[in-house]
Amino acid sequence: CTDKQKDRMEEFFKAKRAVGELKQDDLVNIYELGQGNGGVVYKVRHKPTDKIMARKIIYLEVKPAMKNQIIRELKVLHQCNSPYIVGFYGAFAVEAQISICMEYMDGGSLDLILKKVMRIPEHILGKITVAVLRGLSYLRERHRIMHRDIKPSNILVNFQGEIKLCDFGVSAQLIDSTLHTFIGTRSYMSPERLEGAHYGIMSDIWSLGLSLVEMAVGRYPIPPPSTQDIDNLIKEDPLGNRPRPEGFGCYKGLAIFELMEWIVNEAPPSLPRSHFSSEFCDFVDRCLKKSTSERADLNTLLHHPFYKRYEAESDNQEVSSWIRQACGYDL
Ligand SMILES: CC1(C)CNC(=O)c2sc(Nc3ccc(I)cc3F)c(C(=O)N[C@@H]3CCCNC3)c2C1
Repeated sequence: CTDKQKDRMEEFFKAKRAVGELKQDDLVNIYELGQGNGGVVYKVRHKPTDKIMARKIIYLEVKPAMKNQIIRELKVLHQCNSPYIVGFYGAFAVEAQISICMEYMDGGSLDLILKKVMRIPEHILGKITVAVLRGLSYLRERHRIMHRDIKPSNILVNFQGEIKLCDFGVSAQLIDSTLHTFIGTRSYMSPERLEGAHYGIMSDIWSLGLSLVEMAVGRYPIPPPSTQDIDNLIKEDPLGNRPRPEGFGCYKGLAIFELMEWIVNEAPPSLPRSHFSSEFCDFVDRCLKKSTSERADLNTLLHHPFYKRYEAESDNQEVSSWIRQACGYDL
C-alpha cells in the first residue's frame, strides 16, 4: 500500500464516518448507472452529507428471516478495506429490496468501457491484472473468501486511475442459494463450476483469464474468433481506441447452454502471439487451463513475468489518462 493509497483510504473512512447509518430516505437517485443480472445500480446523493454514492438494489424474493441474515452478513463488507476493493458505505433492506451503497467509481465498469472502445490495450490490461490479483489476494488472505463473480462488469475504474473489484459474495451459502437465479447472458464460470464440481479460488483465476481475453480481443471469446477475425479487428484499428462501430461484437452468440457445453467440452480460448506479448499470452493460457491441477494458482500468477512487468509502476497516471480518453474526456 503506497502513501497515496493510504491517504485515499483515510479520506474514504472520514467520508464514511460523516455518513453514519444509511437510511433510504436520506438517499436521492440522480440517474441509473446500469442494470446487472439480478440488480440495478443508481448514482445517488446522500442528502445529509451531499456525498455521491453508487446504490445497488437487488430484488431477492426470500423470507424475512433470510433477508435479515443477508443484511447481517453484508456487515462483513465494513471490514473489506483495500485500494483494490470498491469502498462500502452500508447496506439496508426495504421490502424485497436489498440496497448495497458503495463508493461511486466515475469511470464505470470495464464492460461499459469496452462498449466505448474496440479493445483495451495490453499495458492497461497489465494494470487491471495487478489490481485484480491484489484484490483477490486481499479477499483470500484477510477474509478467507473468493470473489465468485469475476468479469469485466465487476471491475470498476475511476478518473484517478484506480481499478477496484466489487460484487464479491461475502455470505457464501446465501450466494449459492440465490446465485442460480443470477445466471447472466454469458458465463465466466470455470468448467469445474459449470459441471457442479467443488470450486474455489481457482475458479476466479479462470474468470480472470476469460475476462482478459475478452478485453484484449474486444468480444466475448467463446466460441473463439478465428485468427482471421482477430487480424481484421486489429489491422483496421491497431491502437484499439476508435469508437466501436454499431453491431460489432454482438455476433450471433451461442445460447447460454451451448456456451456452457462449449466451455466444458472444447479447448479454452487463447490470445494470438501475433498481436500480444508472449508473457501476456502465456499468462492467460495458465489462467485458462481447463483442469484446476494444471491451472496457475494465485501465488504462481503473482510471480509471473506479465504481472511483474506492471506491479512495479505505482502511479495511476497512465490508467487515469487512458480512462479519460476512453470516456471522451481527454482533457
Ligand atoms: C445474494 C447477495 C445479494 C447477498 N450476499 C452477498 O454477500 C453479496 S455482496 C454483493 N455485492 C457487493 C459486494 C461488495 C461490494 I464493495 C459491492 C457489492 F454490490 C452481492 C451482489 O451484488 N451479488 C450480485 C447479484 C447479481 C449477480 N452478481 C452478484 C451479494 C449477493
